[in-house]
This record gives sequence, C-alpha cells and structure tokens, in this order.
Amino acid sequence: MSSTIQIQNLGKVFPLRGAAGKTGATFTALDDINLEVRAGEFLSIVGPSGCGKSSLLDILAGLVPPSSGRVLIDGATITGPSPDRAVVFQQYALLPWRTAIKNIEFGLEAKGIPARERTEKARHFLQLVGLEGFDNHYPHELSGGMKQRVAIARSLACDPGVLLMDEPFAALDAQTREILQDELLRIWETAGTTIVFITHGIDEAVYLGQRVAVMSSRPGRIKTVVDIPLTNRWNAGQDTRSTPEFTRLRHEIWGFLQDEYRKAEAQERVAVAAAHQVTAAE
Ligand SMILES: Nc1ncnc2c1ncn2[C@@H]1O[C@H](COP(=O)(O)OP(=O)(O)OP(=O)(O)O)[C@@H](O)[C@H]1O
Repeated sequence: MSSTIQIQNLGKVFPLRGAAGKTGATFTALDDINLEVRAGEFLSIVGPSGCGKSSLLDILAGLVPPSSGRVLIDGATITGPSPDRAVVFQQYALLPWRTAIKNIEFGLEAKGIPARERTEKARHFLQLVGLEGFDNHYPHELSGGMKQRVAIARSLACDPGVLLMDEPFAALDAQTREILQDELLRIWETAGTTIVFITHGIDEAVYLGQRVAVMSSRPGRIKTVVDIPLTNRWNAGQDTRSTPEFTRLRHEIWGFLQDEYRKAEAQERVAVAAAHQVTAAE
C-alpha cells in the first residue's frame, strides 16, 4: 500500500516559557511548509538542528496538531494518529518483555487479526528484514541494528500507506548504518510504501531519497527540493557513494545547507544568552 501526502501552508507555534514558568510569548517552529509526496516515493528531509524536522514528522504522524495549515493523506485531512502512518524513531521502542516475533505481532493484535495469520505475517516481515531464525529472541538479546530491523518489520506488518522515519539509524555505528540503508532501500522496493525519512546526514539523505527536501533554520521552511536521479544504489555492485554524480548531489545540498547551519548556530547563541538574562532577572 502507498499513499500520497500533501502538506499545505503548515505552521507550528509553541508557547515559550521563561525559566520561572512565565508564559505569553510564542515561538514559531515551522512556517508555511508546502510539500507533496507522491505515492510510493522515498523523500528525505534534511536540515540543521532545531529547524523543526521532528515537529514536522510528529504532525505527519498525527501525534501533534498543526497551528495552521493542514496535511492530507490520499486527499483526507489528518486529525490524529492512524495505523496507516507508521513511525520509526531513533530509539527502537520495542516491548522488552516480548520476543521479536511477538513485537511484530503487536500491531496486528490491535487490528484483530487471528493468531495464525498474525504469526505467518510477522514471520514474513521478520524474513524481509533479514532476521529469519530470530523469532524467539528478546530485544536485549539483539544488537542495535537488529532491534531497528524488528521496529521496521513491526511498522511494515500493519501495511501502512506511509512510513515516517525520524533519524532511525542515528544511534548505530557507521557500518551498520550503511548496511541498514541498503536493507531499507531493498524493503522499500519490495513493499512500495511511501517513505518520509528525516536525517541530519547529507550523505544519508542523498543515498536514500528520490528527492531531498532541504529545510531552513528557524523557523523551519522548505528551502528547496532537489531531485536525486541515482538508480540501482544497492544492487549495482558499485560504490554509489564514490561516484561523481553522488559527489555532485552531495555538494549541491551542502551548498544549500551551509548558510542554514551558520544561522542555526547564531540563533542558538542568542537563545542561550537570552535564557541567561531571564534567569539573572528572576
Ligand atoms: N513541545 C515543545 N514545546 C516547545 N518548543 C518545542 C517543542 N517541541 C519542539 N520545540 C522546539 O521547536 C524547535 C524545533 O524542534 P524539533 O525537535 O522539531 O527540531 P529538529 O530539527 O528535529 O531538531 P534536531 O535535529 O536537533 O532533532 C526547537 O527549537 C525545539 O526546542
């Protein structure tokens, strides 16, 4: 299953509180975001720290309401979370008392799928993420990469139209990360789900995305969207990251981002100084 996403004039404003809990002021995290994601597309979103990437993903997941604008999935405005939009976070969020297979079955239980069908489905997805034979392992018996594979399998087992991923590989070592990037592309090609993938890493964004949306520093806006015409990344038997095309795309996105990194750093310095002033005044 794969769904379209339309993000229209989206904004998010948070209340701002002083050190002593004083209220009144607000803080604009996202401003006038407009973006369309095609059914079955893999879209990466990259931006400086604090630009609102996670806030945007939380809104797409329906976990947080927007302050203005709207998000439509297959033409219908979202009003809250739904099993049609699965989320994979940086932290694996597995249930420690359940085995790998039982973790994958969790969402299927909530959907009321009969036990036998559930187990068959869970086993299929365990195999899809390369963990055949690990059915009865508990999370503490799995490496970080394996846990994230289980989390991805659990998300996909419910056949979501959209898979939302918030820096899912950030906690993994570089080598495991590259292996899982290839695995994710293979899984995406098999499952055909629309994927929105948030990352800090330009290389990761370019390697995975068919397009990369670059966000500006605070307030978060879509600065530009770059097409990534790389093909056969994971099965070409070549080191895609070393090709001139990859280097060119990486450099193009870096060019868009470097000003934003500088702005984000300056904003952080101002925010820290302001917080010190508030604390001193109180
Ligand atoms: N619930 C909240 N209340 C107040 N401010 C918030 C809240 N959630 C996020 N923010 C602020 O909104 C801004 C955007 O945060 P967000 O986590 O979305 O950014 P990000 O781009 O994902 O950051 P990072 O890359 O560092 O994870 C930040 O300045 C953050 O402090």
